[in-house]
Amino acid sequence: MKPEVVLYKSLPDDLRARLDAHFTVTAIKGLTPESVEEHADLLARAEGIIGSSCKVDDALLEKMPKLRAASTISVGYDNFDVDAMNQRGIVLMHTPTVLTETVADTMMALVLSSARRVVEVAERVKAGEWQRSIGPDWFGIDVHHKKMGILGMGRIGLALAQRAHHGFGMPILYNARKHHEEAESRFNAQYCDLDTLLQECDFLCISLPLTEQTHHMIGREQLAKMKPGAILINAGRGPVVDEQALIAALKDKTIHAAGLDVFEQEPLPADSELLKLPNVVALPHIGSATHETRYGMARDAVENLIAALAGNVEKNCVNPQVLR
Ligand SMILES: NC(=O)C1=CN([C@@H]2O[C@H](COP(=O)(O)OP(=O)(O)OC[C@H]3O[C@@H](n4cnc5c(N)ncnc54)[C@H](OP(=O)(O)O)[C@@H]3O)[C@@H](O)[C@H]2O)C=CC1
Ligand SMILES: O=CC(=O)O
Repeated sequence: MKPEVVLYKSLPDDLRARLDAHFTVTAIKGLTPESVEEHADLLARAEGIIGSSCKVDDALLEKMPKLRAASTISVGYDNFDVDAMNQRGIVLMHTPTVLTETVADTMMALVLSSARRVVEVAERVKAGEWQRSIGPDWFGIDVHHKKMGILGMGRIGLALAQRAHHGFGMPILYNARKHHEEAESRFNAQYCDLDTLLQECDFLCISLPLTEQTHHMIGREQLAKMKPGAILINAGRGPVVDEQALIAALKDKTIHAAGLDVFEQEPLPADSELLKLPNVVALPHIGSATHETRYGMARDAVENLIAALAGNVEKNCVNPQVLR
């Protein structure tokens, strides 16, 4: 008998077929309280789950006594209660690496579009406002050779540093929990504490995971330390930045602008103050959203689940120690 697996996100046909070849798969519409109640028997039998963007907490795990592996189609795993999974001996697989370059591209797009006001002026052109040669009220600020500050020098931070250093001649400052030799030797990146990063950089680019330590790591106090001309880019997780403090800082020009791919609440409510500010570029969490990369993530997540349920957690496992 093949192990039962619950799929809570749609997959391309070929990847679904690969999953079906190994498991008895049932697709459900997300892990909402309603779907969890509706599929209680199925969840009680499932040995694996695969999907993304749903909370997997202790209360859900309680309903899944046979669960051995969860595979998320994402690199971030803040939706999962990893401690509860560890206690229950459940492995968590994720999809690092495959999306790194695409997310760094998105961050560079946010840097460029917020500094050069690309979205705002393109909208003015569409609205028929370009009727004579433009003046300073349409100008942006330079990106090249400005100081790039990277908060979180992991896979994505490193790929962003490469673009900024080699493509735009930007000096790189960074903060992480530890020094990163590769960033320092390849891109001459300088490690600094958070206060120095805030005070020195022209762009503060956040590529941090959401954890208890990073929640609201950037708030009113930190924003006040930034240069008035600085631009904040967040493609890590929304709650790393205190959104109300950010709105206030953008309104009173404590900082110049923001480029955001992630928000405290997603989808961003249509009445969010952020959407009323001309100095904000807001994207709908598209960091990894290209056809190629989203396919690669889904493919890796399927392979991760097949490997994990066969007891192989050498690659892409958040908590391999549970099987040791
Ligand atoms: N917008 C989007 O669509 C996407 C968003 N993401 C987000 O980006 C995050 C990063 O991804 P990735 O680069 O692959 O992850 P990595 O684990 O490779 O990098 C994370 C970095 O954050 C640093 N960090 C973690 N906690 C702290 C802390 N308390 N203080 C300072 N630095 C800290 C780590 O420091 P150290 O190196 O010292 O351990 C590391 O440098 C994901 O977790 C996800 O939330 C990812 C993909 C797409
Ligand atoms: O936000 C996306 C991810 O992969 O994490």
